[in-house]
Amino acid sequence: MVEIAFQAVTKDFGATRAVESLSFTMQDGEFFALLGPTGAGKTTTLRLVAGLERPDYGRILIGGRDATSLSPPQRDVAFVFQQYSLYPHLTVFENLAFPLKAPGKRLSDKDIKSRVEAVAEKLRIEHKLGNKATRLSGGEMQRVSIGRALVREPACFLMDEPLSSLDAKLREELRAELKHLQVELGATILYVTHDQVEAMTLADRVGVLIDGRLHQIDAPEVLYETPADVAVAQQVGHLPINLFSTEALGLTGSGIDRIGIRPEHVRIVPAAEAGPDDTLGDVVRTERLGAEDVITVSAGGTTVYAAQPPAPVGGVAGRIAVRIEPAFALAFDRDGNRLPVRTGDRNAAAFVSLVEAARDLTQRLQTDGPDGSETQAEEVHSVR
Ligand SMILES: Nc1ncnc2c1ncn2[C@@H]1O[C@H](COP(=O)(O)OP(=O)(O)OP(=O)(O)O)[C@@H](O)[C@H]1O
Repeated sequence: MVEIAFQAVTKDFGATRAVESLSFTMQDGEFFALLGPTGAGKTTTLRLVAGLERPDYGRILIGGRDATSLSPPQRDVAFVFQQYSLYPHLTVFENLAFPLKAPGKRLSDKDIKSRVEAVAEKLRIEHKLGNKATRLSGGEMQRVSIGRALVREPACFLMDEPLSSLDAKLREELRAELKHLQVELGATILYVTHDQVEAMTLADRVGVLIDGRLHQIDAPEVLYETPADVAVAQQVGHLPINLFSTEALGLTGSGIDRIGIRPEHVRIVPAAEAGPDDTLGDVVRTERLGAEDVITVSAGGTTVYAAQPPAPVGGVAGRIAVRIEPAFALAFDRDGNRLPVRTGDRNAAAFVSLVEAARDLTQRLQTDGPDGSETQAEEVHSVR
């Protein structure tokens, strides 16, 4: 396995800039996920590493060697696609053996057999080796696709949303197996996904790619707790973050343009137990997502999302109080960049102003605006 380095890589398709000045290094043995919305440039980045696209500017180094002008076979990387690309007329064994029979591989039949069997065992498809590829379930087909990459023992794996065509349960199962395999093999994997759960659970580090630009590269927990900007805050987290505009609330002077509060940092308490900093509101909807309830609340003319452990009977409903935990609030400036305010950094003036802004926010939510109209907080949610 090897290290892969991007040095100021830019790729245009006509007038479209697919990726812009990408610079990052994947360590040997690292699971690196590129997370981003559709059209962000994720597949283009993979294709650039594979040699299926050439950059307009910049260089790509594979194992310290400039690979920018190497052909795909010279790069020794293996691609796993979203749609399993198996040969339907061949058996599972033949599909797995296929990459080993390429000219230049020169492996004996015995070596091919032992490699195929070892990979099939790792992927738990050894009992399917004699089956035709078409007579497999979706999960098994994707296992064979991954197996075809594994048998080659490449320098690095490139995976383009390999689990997205599977149903939720299978996806979860194969996700855990893939992580286990990667650790066992010490494989270097560049993994592309728009699914933040996949990125956050699989990767050692995640690069958030939006509109062709890398906004942040960090370990999953760092991305979650200290996103570089609003766009990253919106990409990570399994529920959309609450974003409130301070200007709309008339909270000027703090330098904070928006306050971000994750739904799990908003608590719902019975209206009768409302404290002085709490906001009264009405439950619009409760969704049970297995381990938690997501509660949509209308409070003071805006919508607030809260997540909490499921209520024992039925859902939360009616008049309630919203309690925002200011210590977990994120502050963003006019350009959307997160202000360097750390939770727990209690002496910093910026933290104090953040807490005050968040407190003011909750108070404002309780009252009408200065002109008698209801206060409007900016809503930047994509409601599920
Ligand atoms: N061959 C091409 N010709 C023209 N434009 C292209 C080509 N390939 C990609 N693009 C454009 O480049 C941008 C990035 O595309 P890319 O496929 O890399 O995004 P993505 O993040 O992988 O998206 P998705 O998640 O939808 O697959 C898009 O605007 C896309 O339309």
